[in-house]
Amino acid sequence: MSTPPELFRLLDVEKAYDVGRKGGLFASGPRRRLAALDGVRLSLKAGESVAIVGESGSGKTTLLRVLLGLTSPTDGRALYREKDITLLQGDDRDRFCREVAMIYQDARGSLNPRMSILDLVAEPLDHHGLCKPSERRDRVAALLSRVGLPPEMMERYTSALSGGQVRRVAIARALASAPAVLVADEAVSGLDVSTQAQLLKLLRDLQREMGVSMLFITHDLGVAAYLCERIAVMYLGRIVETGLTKDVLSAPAHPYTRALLNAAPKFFEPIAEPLGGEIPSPIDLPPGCRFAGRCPEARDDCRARDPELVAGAPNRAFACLHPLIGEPAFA
Ligand SMILES: Nc1ncnc2c1ncn2[C@@H]1O[C@H](COP(=O)(O)OP(=O)(O)OP(=O)(O)O)[C@@H](O)[C@H]1O
Repeated sequence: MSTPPELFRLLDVEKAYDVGRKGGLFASGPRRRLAALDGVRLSLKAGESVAIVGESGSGKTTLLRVLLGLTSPTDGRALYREKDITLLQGDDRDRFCREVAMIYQDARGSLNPRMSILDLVAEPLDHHGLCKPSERRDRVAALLSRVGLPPEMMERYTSALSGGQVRRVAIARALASAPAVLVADEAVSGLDVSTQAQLLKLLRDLQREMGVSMLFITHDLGVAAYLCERIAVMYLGRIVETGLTKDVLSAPAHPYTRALLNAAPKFFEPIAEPLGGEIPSPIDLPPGCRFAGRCPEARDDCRARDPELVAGAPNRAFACLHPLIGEPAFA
C-alpha cells in the first residue's frame, strides 16, 4: 500500500512580530519581538484528521493564517503539496484554492446575507468552472442534501436560518469544490449541545465517506477526541505535545496537556488541580520551558533549559524535560 501524499507540511515555522520598544514610541533600548509561532513542525497527509488545540493566545489563528497563505512565516517554510504556500501561482494557486476549503467560526458572518443559499453554495462551483449552468441547481440540491438540508432551502437567505442550519450551509459550500482538505476554525462552538453533536457527526461521516483531510482548530478536547485521529497541543506559539489523539488524551506526557484535560471535566475525569494563571505574553520570553511558570511539575532545570519537541514514545512527541509518561525525553 502506497503512503498517502503529504498535503500540508510546516517546517520549523516561525511567525514573529516587531512590537516596538518597551515604554512606547520614544523609548530607547532594543526592539521587542513577539513570536506568535516558534519552530512549529506539522504535517497533514491525505485522508488524515488533525486537531490543533490550545488556549486563547497559543497561536492557533496565526497557524491557520500561515496554512491559508494569508501571512508568510518569518522563518521556516509552510508547504502545500511540497510547494511554498505564499509563492503559489497560476495553476498551483488555483489548485490550492480549490482543494483547501475553510469553515469559519463565524459562519453567519462569513456568508453574504444578500446572496441566496443557492448562490452561496454554487459560488465555488462557478468560480472554479466546475459545473454547467444547467446543472447548477441539481448540484446545489445534492450538496444541501449531503449536509441534511432540504432542496427548498436554496431559495432562502441566511437571515431566515438557524445557527445550526447556517453551519450546514457553510459546510455544503466548503464541499462544493470537492476539496482535499477542510480547515475548520472552532466550527461547532457557540451552538447548543445537540446541534453540536449533529454537526460533529456530519463532519465525521463526511470525512469517512469522502476521505477528505481535516485540520480542526478547537479549544475543545472532546471535539478533538471525536473527530481527529491526531492532535497537536499548542502553548505560547509552540507545539508542546503531539501524537494519536487517543494516546495523548488517555495518558498525557506534557503537564500542559494534562491541565487542558482537567479543564474539560465533562469529557474526562479530573486527575489533578486545574491550571492556574493566564497564558503569559509571548514577548521576550524568559529562558527555559515556556510553561514552567504555570507548571505544577516544574523543577529548577525547567527554568534554565528550553525543551525541544522530540519523540518520547511510539508515535508521540513532547517538549518536556520531565514528562508524565515514559522515560524522560532528554538525557
Ligand atoms: N498582527 C499581530 N501583531 C502582533 N501580535 C500578534 C498579531 N497577531 C497575533 N498576535 C499575537 O500572537 C499571539 C498568538 O495569537 P493567535 O491569535 O494566533 O492565538 P490563538 O490561539 O488563535 O488565540 P484565540 O483563540 O484567542 O484566537 C498572541 O499573543 C497575539 O496577541
